[in-house]
Amino acid sequence: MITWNNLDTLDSYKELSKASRVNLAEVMSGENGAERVKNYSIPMAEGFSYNYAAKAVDDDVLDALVKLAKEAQLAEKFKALYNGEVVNTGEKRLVLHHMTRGQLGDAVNADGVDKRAFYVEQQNRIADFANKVHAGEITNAAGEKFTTVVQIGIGGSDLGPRAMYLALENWAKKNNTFKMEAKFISNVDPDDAAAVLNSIDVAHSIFVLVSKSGTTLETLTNESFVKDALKKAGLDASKHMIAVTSETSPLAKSDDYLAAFFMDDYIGGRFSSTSAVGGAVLSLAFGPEVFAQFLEGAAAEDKLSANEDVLKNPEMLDALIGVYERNVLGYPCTAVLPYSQALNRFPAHLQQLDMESNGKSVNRFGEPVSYPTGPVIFGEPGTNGQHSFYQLLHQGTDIVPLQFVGFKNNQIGTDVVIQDSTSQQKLCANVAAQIVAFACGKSDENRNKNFEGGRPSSIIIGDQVNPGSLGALLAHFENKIMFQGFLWNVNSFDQEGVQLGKVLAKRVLAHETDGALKVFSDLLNI
Ligand SMILES: O=P(O)(O)OC[C@H]1O[C@](O)(CO)[C@@H](O)[C@@H]1O
Repeated sequence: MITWNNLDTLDSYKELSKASRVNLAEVMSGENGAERVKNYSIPMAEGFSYNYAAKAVDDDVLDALVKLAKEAQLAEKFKALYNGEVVNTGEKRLVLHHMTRGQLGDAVNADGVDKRAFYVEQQNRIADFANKVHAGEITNAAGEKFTTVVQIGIGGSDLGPRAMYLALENWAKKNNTFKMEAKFISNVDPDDAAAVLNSIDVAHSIFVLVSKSGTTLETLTNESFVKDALKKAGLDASKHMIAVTSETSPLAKSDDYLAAFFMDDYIGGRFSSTSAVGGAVLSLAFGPEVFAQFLEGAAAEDKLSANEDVLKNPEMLDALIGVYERNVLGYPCTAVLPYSQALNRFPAHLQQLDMESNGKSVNRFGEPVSYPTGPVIFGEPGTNGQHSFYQLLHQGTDIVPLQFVGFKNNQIGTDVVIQDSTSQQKLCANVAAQIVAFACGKSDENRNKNFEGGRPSSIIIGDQVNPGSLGALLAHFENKIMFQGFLWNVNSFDQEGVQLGKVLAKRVLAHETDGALKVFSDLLNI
């Protein structure tokens, strides 16, 4: 029997709050630190490991976290979710994104269909379509091959697929699976669409309109913007566009598209990278086999997330440590710092994934909670971030927990030895150095040069960013965020907080404004 209780009502949470604080600088120094790095590590899928040696936890804190996981029924709640319970209470929906990449539990029937079969069917339809485009069986009106794919979408219909595309672009080129260049139009700023359109040959481009709801202002505006450009180029837009949407959306049955592929209401936009939303652009860009490998990596990590043993479940432990940092230690932010240029836009995707999911002030029953929930998430790839905001991370007045991601190998393989080390070695040396610098600090009589240390971090270490590892990494963060939502007792799968601004913007455009809204409208010349 599952019970959904607020975090602060749980006995194990009260016990956790009383656990003695760990002196991170002390425990990470010398031989003790070396032992921690060896022991505080959990294997993940695709050759990754999650290392939490530099987090401010010890065996007592970990014991308390294990008890918290049990009392909060994290494993049972995940099981209920993947077995098709209505976990998205706000919208009264199932939450099935795991099913786009595997079947973790029971078959789930909804809307009269087996949902796993539905997602696989969409993947197969996309694969077939992509193969025909690559083979020149689906072409433009002149019978010429499409060379570029342009995704039009915003939020979850943009950030995840864009981050995944960028992560695999160089890998695919190196591994001869690069089929088509992809571009993305998201912002309603006309300069976004115009710049993309100026950079491509529209006659050889296929546009993927992605909108789960089929009603998003920015996306529909950009669709019209693109159609206008196609018309001006003398092209039939319906021969250049496909749609990815839910079967119930206004786009689903339109003749405006060459083909339509479907997700459904049980896949949240920000959790849709492994559905048709990511599937269409990634299969067109890299081929369906690459997309399938990406799904396999995610499915393998999902399996680990289902493990009841917290110390063998990287996502559950990561979530628990995050809640300890947020609610007991009182840290307001978390930075995600991938030491990989391929993961350039991964933090941007995680910003939506995490903050749109857990940025809530009421629990899943709509009652206010009296404790902090989701932290502010931000990040940049290393080493670039080091030369930007790391000053605050090292010496600022707030402690910001850090999530590093590092890889032993790069993607392209070109590297040069300069002053006895390769660039890849320099990259990896920096991430190792940062972890220890943050944790241990360095005392200096000059206070300006003093580093307190005690700044916690974890690192996920992998071999290389490739389709499988990228899938596993994505699933890690999706599942961590889900477990944190369970702990905070919030509904991580709705996003009512984005509605008010949309309603007011519509009023501005309809000139139905007064007060401050009217003055701002005038100032902005609307
Ligand atoms: O895919 P859609 O329905 O166009 O929505 C796009 C995005 O807009 C949001 O609803 C936020 O406004 C996100 O949750 C979603 O990912």
